[in-house]
Amino acid sequence: MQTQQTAFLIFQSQDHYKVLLNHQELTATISGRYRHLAESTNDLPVVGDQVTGVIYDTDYFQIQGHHPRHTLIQRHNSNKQQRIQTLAANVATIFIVTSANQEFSEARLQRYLTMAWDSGATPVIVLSKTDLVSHSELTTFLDAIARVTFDSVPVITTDQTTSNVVAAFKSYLIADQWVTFVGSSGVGKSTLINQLIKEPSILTSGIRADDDKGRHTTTNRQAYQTASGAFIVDTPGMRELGMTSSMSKALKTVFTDIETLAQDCRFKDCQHQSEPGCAVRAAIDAGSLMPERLADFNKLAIEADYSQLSAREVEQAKVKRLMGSLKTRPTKQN
Ligand SMILES: Nc1nc2c(ncn2[C@@H]2O[C@H](COP(=O)(O)OP(=O)(O)OP(=O)(O)O)[C@@H](O)[C@H]2O)c(=O)[nH]1
Ligand SMILES: [Zn+2]
Repeated sequence: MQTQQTAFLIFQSQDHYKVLLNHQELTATISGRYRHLAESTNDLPVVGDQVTGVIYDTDYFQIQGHHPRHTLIQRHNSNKQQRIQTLAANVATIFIVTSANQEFSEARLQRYLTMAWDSGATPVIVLSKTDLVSHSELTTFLDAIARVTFDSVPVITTDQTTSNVVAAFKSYLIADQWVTFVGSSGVGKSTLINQLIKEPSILTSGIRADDDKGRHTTTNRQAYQTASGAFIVDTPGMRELGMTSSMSKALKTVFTDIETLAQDCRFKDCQHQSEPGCAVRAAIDAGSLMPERLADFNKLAIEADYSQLSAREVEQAKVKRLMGSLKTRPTKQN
């Protein structure tokens, strides 16, 4: 009998898997027994998993299971049968990249923070392209971030001339630990990843002459290793995440001000609309809570709730909301 070994899953695309075992990249397959079990429980291995298995035919790895996961990044998948898609496991740190220009949006930050907390990973905000703004504009952005996060999320600023990006990220890039970058297109994720990985220039193929946008060379890689031995996961779909129905709890971490106030609402399931004894609305009336905070919160809460509905159900829920029969949040229709 062969001894079982533990490897890192570094690539997954449909039935194709690759693992890293003792610094060696091996093509991997899944044992029939494990597949049978995992398929029925939607628990197939994903990038970042520590998989157990055996080597066969000298340089193949047969995956027979995975270790318990510390974190799990999932996203909503509207057009697939499987509405929730698992993207990566065991990511310790999620770098939320937002650029210091028109792209910056508090609402977007709230959304990414919710996703990060929901996954179990720790968020770190990266304010990129700070070379494009003045010192006072930069201060405004940093103030906005501090306000949104209650000063509880670390911020790294980067600009084109940051000579030592590696030093700025060093404390998060720990050997065998996984990190990832999320954020809108063009905020500079690839540029940063390229500076952090051992072999640069794998991701961006430079600037396109016609539209001035960074373009990617087609690549099959999904995990990159830094010189310090950390893994950066960059799987398709990771860069643009969507709210899922499970995120309501994480939403309360992002909106702790509303959550704290809501504890004093008369009704436990208060939607902070027109219910009597609503402490959240009282705070707005008293001027101690900005109405935008509640609006932002409601927007994401509704998005999370809608995510579990089919396209038809979403339309029905919207009509109902308009008719006022469902004042705030949709409910699942079976
Ligand atoms: N001025 C300035 N430009 C930058 C900086 N970082 C990246 N850029 C430029 O911004 C453009 C987009 O950068 P990318 O790294 O490709 O952005 P991305 O987030 O990976 O975008 P997607 O791959 O579409 O998700 C490129 O033209 C970069 O050269 C920066 O710090 N300052
Ligand atoms: Zn209330």
